[in-house]
Amino acid sequence: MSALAAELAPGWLGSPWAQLAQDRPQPHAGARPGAPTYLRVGTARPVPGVEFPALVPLFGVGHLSVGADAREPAVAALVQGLITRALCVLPAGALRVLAVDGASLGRPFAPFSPLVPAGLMSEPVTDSDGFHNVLNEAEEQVRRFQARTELEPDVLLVAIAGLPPGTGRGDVARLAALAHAGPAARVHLLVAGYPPPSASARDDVPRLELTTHLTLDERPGADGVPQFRVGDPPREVFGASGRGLNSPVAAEAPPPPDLVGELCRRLAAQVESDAALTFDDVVPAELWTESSVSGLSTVVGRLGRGDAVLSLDDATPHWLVGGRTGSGKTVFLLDVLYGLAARYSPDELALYLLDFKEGVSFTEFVPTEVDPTWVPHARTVGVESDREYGLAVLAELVREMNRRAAAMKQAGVTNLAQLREARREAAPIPRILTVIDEFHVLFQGNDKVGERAAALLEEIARKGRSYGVHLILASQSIQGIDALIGRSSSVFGQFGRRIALGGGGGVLESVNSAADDLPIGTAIVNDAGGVKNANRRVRFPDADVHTLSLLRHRLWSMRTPGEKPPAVFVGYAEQRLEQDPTYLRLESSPRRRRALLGRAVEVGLPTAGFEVGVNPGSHLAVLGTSPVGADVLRAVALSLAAQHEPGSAVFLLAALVSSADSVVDDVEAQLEAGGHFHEVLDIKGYRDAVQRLAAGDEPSDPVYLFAFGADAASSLLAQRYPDSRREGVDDLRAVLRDGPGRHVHVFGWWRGVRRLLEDVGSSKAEIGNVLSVNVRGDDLSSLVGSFDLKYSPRQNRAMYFDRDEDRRQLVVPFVTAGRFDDTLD
Ligand SMILES: Nc1ncnc2c1ncn2[C@@H]1O[C@H](COP(=O)(O)OP(=O)(O)OP(=O)(O)O)[C@@H](O)[C@H]1O
Repeated sequence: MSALAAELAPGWLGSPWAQLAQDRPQPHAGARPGAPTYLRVGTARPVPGVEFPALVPLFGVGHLSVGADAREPAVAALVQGLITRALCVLPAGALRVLAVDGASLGRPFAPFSPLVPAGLMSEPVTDSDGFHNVLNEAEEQVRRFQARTELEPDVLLVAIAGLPPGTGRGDVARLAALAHAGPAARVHLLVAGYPPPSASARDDVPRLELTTHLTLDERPGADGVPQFRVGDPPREVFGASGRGLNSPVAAEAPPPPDLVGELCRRLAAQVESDAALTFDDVVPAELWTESSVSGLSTVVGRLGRGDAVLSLDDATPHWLVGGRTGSGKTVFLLDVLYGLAARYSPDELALYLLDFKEGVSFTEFVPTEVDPTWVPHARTVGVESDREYGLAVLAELVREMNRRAAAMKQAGVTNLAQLREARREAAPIPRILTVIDEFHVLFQGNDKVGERAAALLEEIARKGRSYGVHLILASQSIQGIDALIGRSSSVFGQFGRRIALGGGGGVLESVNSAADDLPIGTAIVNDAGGVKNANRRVRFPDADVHTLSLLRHRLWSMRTPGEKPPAVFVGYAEQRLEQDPTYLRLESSPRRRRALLGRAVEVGLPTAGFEVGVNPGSHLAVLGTSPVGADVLRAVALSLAAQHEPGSAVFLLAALVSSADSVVDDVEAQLEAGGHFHEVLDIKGYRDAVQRLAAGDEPSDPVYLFAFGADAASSLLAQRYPDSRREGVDDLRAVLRDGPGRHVHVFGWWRGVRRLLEDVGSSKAEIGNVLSVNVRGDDLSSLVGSFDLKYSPRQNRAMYFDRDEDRRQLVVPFVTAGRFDDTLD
């Protein structure tokens, strides 16, 4: 019998510990995953003085259960012994242990703890929530196997040292189902304390199929060593009686802790070095082969020895990612995004990318001067975005969900898959993934923008899964996330999947410290809202610029010809009139004329401006000390000039302050070159022009009066004319009132609100358009009244007020080169 046992279970499978302790544990020896494997459970002693190893089959065959739980030392030793033998004989990393211990708080698993960070064993769970997660994970492996998405999985050993309190019938039924279906998918059970002692579960406790059952004798053998009875193994019998092995089996001592410790450390080290990861590992050889009908899935790196596959689907529609700065968050997001972009074509996946921090996160997706390629899935990319831009993107997503909802109703279908089927011939309906890096910035300030952002995010988080709209929110700021989780837990309730990189424990439960000292390149993935027992540790590769760029070129070359690049918003970029698509398309005699001011901070950066026509109020006041004020008047002048045949309008340029001189010269030169009527006025000329325009009959052609530094003429306008009782301001007010009807328009840059009010008095209501470059919201209230004016000036931004439509809009003003820093002057 001993000779047979040595053949069936050589070395670490069957030798006693005393013999093995001489060897250094050598992982990798012996068994093949999937093949039948026999393991020693103790020493059979049929009659005094006769003994041989007692072996039972486990991997490749079935399961093992023991009547008593691991509070019995012999049972604890058995659990430890079997795990140790299994770890030693299967290839390094080919075995993962899911540890459950409702009996002794995980003590039998303690010597194996070095396996946990390497992903080879889960942190032991002790309660029924944790147990459910374990069952979920084991069932998931069976499902993947049955769906043929994973044919050669790693061996999964569900090691239960005792069922947790509260284990109910449903749980036991799930265990029984796993016993039935597990072995084919390499899921094996080692269950101590089965059947469970609790009365409720004991009623018709199902038998575990394919299981060798051991019972612990009440009394030890004559030498005091506890003894087991071993039932018949699956599909085999020990003897004709069918009552199991006809011999008591003396329990083994536990494996020596040093041996176990060393084995586990070696395994962990070997697994991590075997699995050196590069970016190429997360990219499939063939691009764009997947369908996103039921969700998005990509390899982000490794989990133990296997691929770490993460999905955005009905079960985990949105992810919350945390990590301190420098923890590799950007790299992780690049792995995910490029991994997805490589698997799904732009018909299957569209990307909306938003970044609120100073940095380069998403520049890899957009064309630059050096590299004109882009990732064809990217629809909008915001780099160093404004919160208002973020809001606009969220609003756009909600609109898209509404469009999809309407389309579903119209097509009479109830889900995205059916809609895609029904609309096969029409434009594709890709899943939309929105990634917001440093999303907490959206909520800073506790103002209207933050409130609205929270409401929109909540709506997307709640309804997104039904319409194929997914969110990945990333943040480095634990406080930010904390505050939010506190404030709007309903939002984060939708984010069951938490991913924590180093220092990103804010996305996990507060008692879950797994992310506190994670090395770079690793992350905790937790699909149970961050609870302690659901941690999985994955490793992700570094994304080097060269490899990324090769992949981007490949993806770009596969795009549909003529496809537009993504709408890019770069927060710090200056905007030039000369590069504005709307400006470039202006016609010389349009039906309506528009004055262009800048680009609105909205999706697609639409050109901001207003109509210049006979409607009352068709004037503009630009406010603030910044010389950007002059630039904006320049943009208005040149955009209007582009909408006139030469000689069909008169441009009056009042150069009233020296800081605007160079801009006035430039405008003059361009009007000259374009053959437009124009005149440059000094301060007196300005007053005369105002007087003339107020008195004049209807001029045949439009007259545009530009006042560069209008406040400089305030005192002069306040004086009476030498030969009349009227003052200049009376005429200015008359022009504001009656001008538009006669095609006379005033575009003035006042450096302060007070001067403007002195100039225009009650005619302030006649100025329909106001652009504040660097005047605070409070100071504007006397001019624009009812608006919510919590606005403080920002570099490279201006706030436009359209008083007719009672609307305000944040814009990036058109400036001349190099003005960036001047906005706040
Ligand atoms: N898997 C990895 N293996 C090796 N190095 C990595 C890995 N992931 C990231 N790094 C390196 O770590 C550094 C920081 O990464 P990354 O820029 O992604 O951090 P971050 O969390 O986005 O930081 P920040 O928020 O400050 O931008 C980079 O130099 C990157 O190359």
